[in-house]
Amino acid sequence: MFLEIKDLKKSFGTAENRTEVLKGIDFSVEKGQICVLLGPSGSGKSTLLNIIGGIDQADEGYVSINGEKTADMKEKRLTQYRRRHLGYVFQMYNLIPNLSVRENIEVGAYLSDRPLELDELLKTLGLYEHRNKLPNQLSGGQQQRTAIGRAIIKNPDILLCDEPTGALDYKTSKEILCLIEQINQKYGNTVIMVTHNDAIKNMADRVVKLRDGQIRKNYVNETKIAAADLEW
Ligand SMILES: Nc1ncnc2c1ncn2[C@@H]1O[C@H](COP(=O)(O)OP(=O)(O)OP(=O)(O)O)[C@@H](O)[C@H]1O
Repeated sequence: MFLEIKDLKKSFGTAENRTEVLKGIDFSVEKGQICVLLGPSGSGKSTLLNIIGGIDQADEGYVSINGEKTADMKEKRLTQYRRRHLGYVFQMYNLIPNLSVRENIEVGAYLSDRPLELDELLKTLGLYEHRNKLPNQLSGGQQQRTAIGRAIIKNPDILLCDEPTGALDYKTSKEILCLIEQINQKYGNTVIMVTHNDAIKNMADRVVKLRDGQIRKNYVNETKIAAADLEW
């Protein structure tokens, strides 16, 4: 299995303020699949994503990528892992305001020794004609496309998306989901997408539902549909 998460536990705080946020999470994702992670606010989705992303550490259990446990990686190897193998897309786009679309995406390319070709990616993203604009000259959807470009240009094995459509309207959300699907099909990156939106599970290969730090559902979606056909 490409990405394996085994008996993952995580608490925050100490003594009487201690909260167990992840209470033993187990699931796996195959290479090139889209996994949608659902759950109510506070169920532990972002904490789980941060541990997969090597930003935070589990108290118990492990995350393993291609048979290598992230907890066993030394600091240098972990930095390499984050840089080469992971792309991160957030709800807020976090673009650099005084850099153009092209330059914001190029920032991601410097982190890789096998970046994608920039002009071709700009065209895939539908941003080629906007490439010289600054973020404040773009719509929310265009800003999120730029953020996806920055994450994807290094051609990461895994694209982690934390509420990528959280700040967008219906039509733009669907465009962004279509783009994530297109990128997954074109470049073969495994996608882990956290969302509150239950409808998005229908475009996933695997669906994982969390509640109170535990897995409530974990199944292969046999009736996957195209992002363009999602409705909510
Ligand atoms: N660094 C931290 N220190 C203390 N508590 C934290 C920390 N990070 C998260 N928590 C707590 O862990 C719980 C789960 O948070 P998390 O952000 O993982 O949930 P979530 O499912 O992503 O929620 P949301 O959908 O609202 O983003 C929450 O109760 C939160 O307050």
